Amino acid sequence: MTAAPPELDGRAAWPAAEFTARLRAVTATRYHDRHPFNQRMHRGELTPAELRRWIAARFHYQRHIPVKDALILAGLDRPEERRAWLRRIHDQDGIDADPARGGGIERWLRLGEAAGLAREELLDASRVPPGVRFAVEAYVTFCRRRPVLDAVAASLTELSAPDLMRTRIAAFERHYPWIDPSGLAYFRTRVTQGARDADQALALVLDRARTLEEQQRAVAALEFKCDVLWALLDAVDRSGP
Ligand SMILES: O=C(O)c1cc(C(=O)O)c2c(n1)C(=O)C(=O)c1cc(C(=O)O)[nH]c1-2
Repeated sequence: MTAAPPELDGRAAWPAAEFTARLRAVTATRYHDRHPFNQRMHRGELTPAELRRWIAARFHYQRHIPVKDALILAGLDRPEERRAWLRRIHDQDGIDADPARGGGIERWLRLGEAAGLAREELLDASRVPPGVRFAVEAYVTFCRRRPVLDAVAASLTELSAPDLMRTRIAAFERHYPWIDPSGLAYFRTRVTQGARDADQALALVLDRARTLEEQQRAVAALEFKCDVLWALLDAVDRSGP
């Protein structure tokens, strides 16, 4: 008798609680808050040049988030899911053309200005290290090519983002007073937006990942995303004095 192929061997999907715990375990152990560069940021050890390099690199990530969210949007076939996901693009790009009410991208440009970076320097991407470009490109391409379940699961790093935002705000206020506090508006907004986005994405993943194979793919997608964020910080860490 030949053994049944793995997908037919009757292995049951994990119960929702176990699946959720496995997803949370990925960010608990592999999220970029543990990266040495991030740890140095929190301890107040970054030079102004390093902090500016990080801001420029992260702007490159940030400006691609609405692009990958548009790719996810195209894969969602239910109106209520599209409506909810569309809000992410509004959050980043702003809901109208009024710069005073700009979205996350505008707030990130203001963070750059508060840290002494001209917005042109962020917009022309001249300060972005090659490794950062590769990491961001990898994330966008993943969301373009993979099933929508994988792309949504990859966004679940945001399960850990609100805690990181709180720590980061405190660290900036304490250790980097040369950055005007008004520049921290981006992070303040993300505490609530990130929590809402993570809840919404988790519900979607729990709903769509019905088989063990789908659940394992979701966990792998989240691991991949942690690698993207880690590689991004590696590149920032190693790309200059
Ligand atoms: O500053 C951060 O550490 C951080 C991390 C992440 C993340 O976990 O990918 C996001 C953000 N910020 C963020 O601001 C953001 O809008 C965002 C969207 C996404 C995503 O994958 O959909 N991640 C993140």
